[in-house]
Amino acid sequence: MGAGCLISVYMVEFRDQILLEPESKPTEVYRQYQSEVISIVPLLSGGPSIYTNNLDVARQVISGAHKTSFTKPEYASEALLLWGMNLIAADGDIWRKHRRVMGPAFSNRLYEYVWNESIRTFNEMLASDGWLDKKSIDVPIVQRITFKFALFIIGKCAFGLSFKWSEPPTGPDGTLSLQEALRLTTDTFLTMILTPKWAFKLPIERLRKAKQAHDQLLGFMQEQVDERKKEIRNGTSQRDDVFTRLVQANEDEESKFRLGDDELIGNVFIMLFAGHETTAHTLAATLGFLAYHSEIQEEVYEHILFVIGKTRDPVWDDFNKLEKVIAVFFESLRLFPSGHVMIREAREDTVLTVPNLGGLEGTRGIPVSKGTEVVVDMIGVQYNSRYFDEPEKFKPSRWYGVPAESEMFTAFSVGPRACLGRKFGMTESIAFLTLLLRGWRVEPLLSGGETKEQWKQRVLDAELVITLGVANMPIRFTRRN
Ligand code: HEM
Repeated sequence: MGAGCLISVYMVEFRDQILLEPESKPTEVYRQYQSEVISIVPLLSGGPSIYTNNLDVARQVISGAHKTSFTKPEYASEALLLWGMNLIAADGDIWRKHRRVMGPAFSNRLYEYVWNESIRTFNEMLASDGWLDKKSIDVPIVQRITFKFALFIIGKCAFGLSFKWSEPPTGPDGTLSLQEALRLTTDTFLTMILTPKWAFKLPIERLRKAKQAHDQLLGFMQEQVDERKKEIRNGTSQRDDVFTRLVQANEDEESKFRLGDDELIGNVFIMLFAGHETTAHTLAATLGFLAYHSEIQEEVYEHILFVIGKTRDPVWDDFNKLEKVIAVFFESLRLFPSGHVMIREAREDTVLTVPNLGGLEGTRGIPVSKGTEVVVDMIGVQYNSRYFDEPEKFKPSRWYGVPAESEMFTAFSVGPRACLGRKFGMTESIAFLTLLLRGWRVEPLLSGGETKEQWKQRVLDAELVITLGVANMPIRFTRRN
């Protein structure tokens, strides 16, 4: 294995080119140059970055292992420190300390709680939004439902907040409800990170509101840490949310491994960033694919009836049996991997082992100098024909019989730094989809004289915000029987 050369591609803006041009296939650039590792050199400014759609290369850079030569770039981590150090921003020993406390919180007991809250929230949504007495409901932007649902579940099951689907955004005295504070905090996430501190003093309504929501929620969380500690120490804690479990796990640690209150809060807040948009986008994409592929939707419907029948609410024990619901969720996430890039930086001069050019068997080493950015292109990985036959096709059957936690499914990343919230996100999604698909047929909501094909092109197109998702998705829900 000798040191090899690296294909360099000169582009004005690489990510725009692969993601946003409707005609470009996600992995075209790798196919064109017959290489799964490419150096992208921006024409206008900045240094080269190495992009890869190969999982073996990905494993070398994202593992987070003790002796790894790669780390999260400082600029990316710093942006995530708004509420305190946390698992996503941390690296090395600090990451291990955070994972030690965070890991035990994500247990089966939590998932059962997430499952039950998802069922409760779904039923509350039907009752509050007037679905119960309608035969058909047109929803011009289905993301309005999926984002609210995902926010509710994070709010309830991660933060331990209790709120109602129909609650008004502000109280009589003008204070924000916790639900509204959480929504605003999520919506203004980037604003809070990118705006300099002094700008919040300016008379700009959007900034004032963002700050108000952030401060109100932070104040609430600080009170809650003390309350939870007291309950745990007195043995009176009855709560099941992640926040309580974190405080509990932290109390159980020897003092040298304990996290500070700000770190506990930082970890709860980071779940908003990591778990809200990602899950909501994937649910919207799943509904879009099922609306278009009505025959697959019918197959999944029959499967749901087979597993839980027509009347009873699904229980947590049903989760693993609902394998076709899991399969459509997996396949939609594969085609729209909402965590679409994982960025790392070489902390020293090193060598990456990469596949040979032109699809030839074997590997070669390429030198990577200190400071070089390496980007695991998750869209490229998920559309790589090395891993999937007909990668551009929506084919949920490729996942039939694959267990929910299998490493064969890689869109939650792989290795020790893979998504900690994978089962959390899947639990709420499978509960939501199971109830929705059992009760309602999902159809494209066509506009004017639009055909189903035109609808597909209009809405199943990628849109990139922080995470990757489909465009605003118009859906008609028609009651079954
Ligand atoms: C469809 C939904 C989701 C997708 C596609 C997703 C994807 C990912 C990916 C790709 C990573 C690795 C990022 C990197 O290494 O740079 C990650 C990490 C993480 N995710 Fe998720 N995620 C989802 C839902 C969630 C949820 C619901 C939560 C929390 C409740 C969550 C919490 C986390 C955390 C804490 C990490 C950092 C793990 C570590 O570094 O040790 N995620 N996620």
